[in-house]
Amino acid sequence: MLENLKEEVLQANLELPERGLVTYTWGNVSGIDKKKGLVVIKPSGVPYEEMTVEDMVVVDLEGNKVEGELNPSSDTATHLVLYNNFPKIGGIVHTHSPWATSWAQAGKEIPALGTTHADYFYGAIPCTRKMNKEEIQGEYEVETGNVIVETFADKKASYVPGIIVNNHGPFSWGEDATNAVHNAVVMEEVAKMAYRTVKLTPEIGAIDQVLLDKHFLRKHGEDAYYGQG
Ligand SMILES: O=C(CO)[C@@H](O)[C@H](O)COP(=O)(O)O
Repeated sequence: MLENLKEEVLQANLELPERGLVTYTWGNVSGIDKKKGLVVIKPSGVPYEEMTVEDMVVVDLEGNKVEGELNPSSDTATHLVLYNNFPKIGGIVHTHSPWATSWAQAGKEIPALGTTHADYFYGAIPCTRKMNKEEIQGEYEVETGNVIVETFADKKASYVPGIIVNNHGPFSWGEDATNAVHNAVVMEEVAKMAYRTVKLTPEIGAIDQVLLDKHFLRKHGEDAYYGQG
């Protein structure tokens, strides 16, 4: 069942260390079969160099394991909150990539400072608020998803296919697992560029709206919307 999706999700997970986005077993990628309402996700704690397609875990949208011998990623509940709230998303990535995670630890959004950013993210990549004690001590991974959804309440989640979770790290998404990894790689690159740009010119302002529009909308069009509803 879902053999093609399992292979795509495996390759997407293997691309994370290839692109320098993860160390050890950090990070995870999932993909969804919307017709079946099933999600394929990386197994928890398995070294990428040992990972095989048979290791992929299948869960339903309530988090029940449907297929697979291993435990699903520890972040599975966060992925499921996003799939349940952003129905157009086809794939999700979570990493601790160092540049994006540095902005997350600082609690600062990644500003849109150039056309590289504008080609993929229609504005700043937001940072969630800090989670409170009850959220942290409660169903932490579910609450992590909830603060992401809360942050996008007034934004279009595909116009900005990613976010950084305060004190934690980046989540990105896309039309499928492969596209989600592409957006994760670009987020890490623009996080690095933004840090250096701000160091060079602390007073730098965001990219002009006309240039942001030109680059994002020529690539994605007005209907690029994975958001809620
Ligand atoms: O965010 C975290 C831990 O803070 C995760 O990224 C883990 O580092 C990876 O966990 P598994 O996917 O292997 O369960």
